[in-house]
Amino acid sequence: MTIKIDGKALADEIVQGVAEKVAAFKEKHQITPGLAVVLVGNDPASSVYVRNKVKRSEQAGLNSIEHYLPADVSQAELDALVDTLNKDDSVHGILVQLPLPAHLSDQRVIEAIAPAKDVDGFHPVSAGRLVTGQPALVPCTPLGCMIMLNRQCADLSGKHAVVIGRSNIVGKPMSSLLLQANCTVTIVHSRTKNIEAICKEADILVAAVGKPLFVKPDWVKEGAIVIDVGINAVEVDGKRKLVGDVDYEAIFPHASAITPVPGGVGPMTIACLMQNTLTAAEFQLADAVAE
Ligand SMILES: NC(=O)C1=CN([C@@H]2O[C@H](COP(=O)(O)OP(=O)(O)OC[C@H]3O[C@@H](n4cnc5c(N)ncnc54)[C@H](OP(=O)(O)O)[C@@H]3O)[C@@H](O)[C@H]2O)C=CC1
Ligand SMILES: Nc1nc(=O)c2c([nH]1)NC[C@@H]1CN(c3ccc(C(=O)N[C@@H](CCC(=O)O)C(=O)O)cc3)C=[N+]21
Repeated sequence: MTIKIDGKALADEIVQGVAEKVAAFKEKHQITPGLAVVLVGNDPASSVYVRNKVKRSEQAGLNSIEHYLPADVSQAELDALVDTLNKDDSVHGILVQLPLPAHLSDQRVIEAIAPAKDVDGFHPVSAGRLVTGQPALVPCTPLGCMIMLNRQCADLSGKHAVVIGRSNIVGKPMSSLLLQANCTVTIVHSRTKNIEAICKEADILVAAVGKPLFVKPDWVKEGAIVIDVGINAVEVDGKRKLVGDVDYEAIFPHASAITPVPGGVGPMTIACLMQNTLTAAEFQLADAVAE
């Protein structure tokens, strides 16, 4: 029997756990961890995402601060806001929704965020810490995928994991985490030859491509665990619908466990953002005490 991995239910559980720890943190330090979310422009998909974060922050007992900037904001104005948030002691985590409009630089903003407040884990300092195995703020999506995998599989050691995609946001950090869990990791991308054959070798297949129904049933080994990171909006019978990178219906009978879209990796990403905000607040407090 194939297991449908319920990301929504697991996210509920994680946020509940964060809420308990946040309550203890508040009690002990009289500080409420704060998450600042910056949204440039009014892309409807991003607005949904920001709304979900606000809702989850409330459940977790975190302070959520939203900054909405117009689509034509200058780089200097955005830099100035990030600088203010870096210096604001009530803000423990900063997330600038990406991608930014074309006239702004994603990389410049990522590097402007103080590493201690980098709850996305996208700063080069965070990325470096992750690959070198030091305590780090780990990107939320790969972190959520690992929590699901650990639940599904008692020992990941020696498993062959194939990650489709090599972005700094998903594919690369995902590969680092799988390697740390003693998997044998293969990363495939747009220049890979024989991608189907490589995917078919996978005990664990993680798809982070951004192409609807990219992974076909005959690419999946019987009994593999399939994690679908993709979130693609498509029109079906004139209606907007979210689909992953994996042909879920067709692959379901071949997998031992599989994540749906929606209700899989997406909710786990937000739950991990809550967890990272608490972790960042704890790190910042420990550093302040050490100074
Ligand atoms: N569930 C969640 O919480 C989140 C979901 N997402 C979703 O995950 C997906 C991936 O996101 P992200 O990593 O940011 O996307 P990117 O576009 O940055 O990266 C996509 C990767 O897929 C590879 N790729 C593209 N086409 C092919 C192909 N034909 N064959 C093999 N590989 C290919 C690219 O290869 P190359 O490097 O060679 O170009 C690239 O490495 C998207 O659908 C996004 O919406 C993203 C973040 C969070
Ligand atoms: N700085 C930054 N950090 C990010 O982590 C980041 C980002 N920018 N830009 C966009 C992507 C995408 N992303 C999603 C997270 C959760 C859902 C999510 O909760 N999805 C729900 C459905 C939501 C809906 O109904 O639209 C689900 O899959 O069930 C979706 C997408 C985070 N990203």
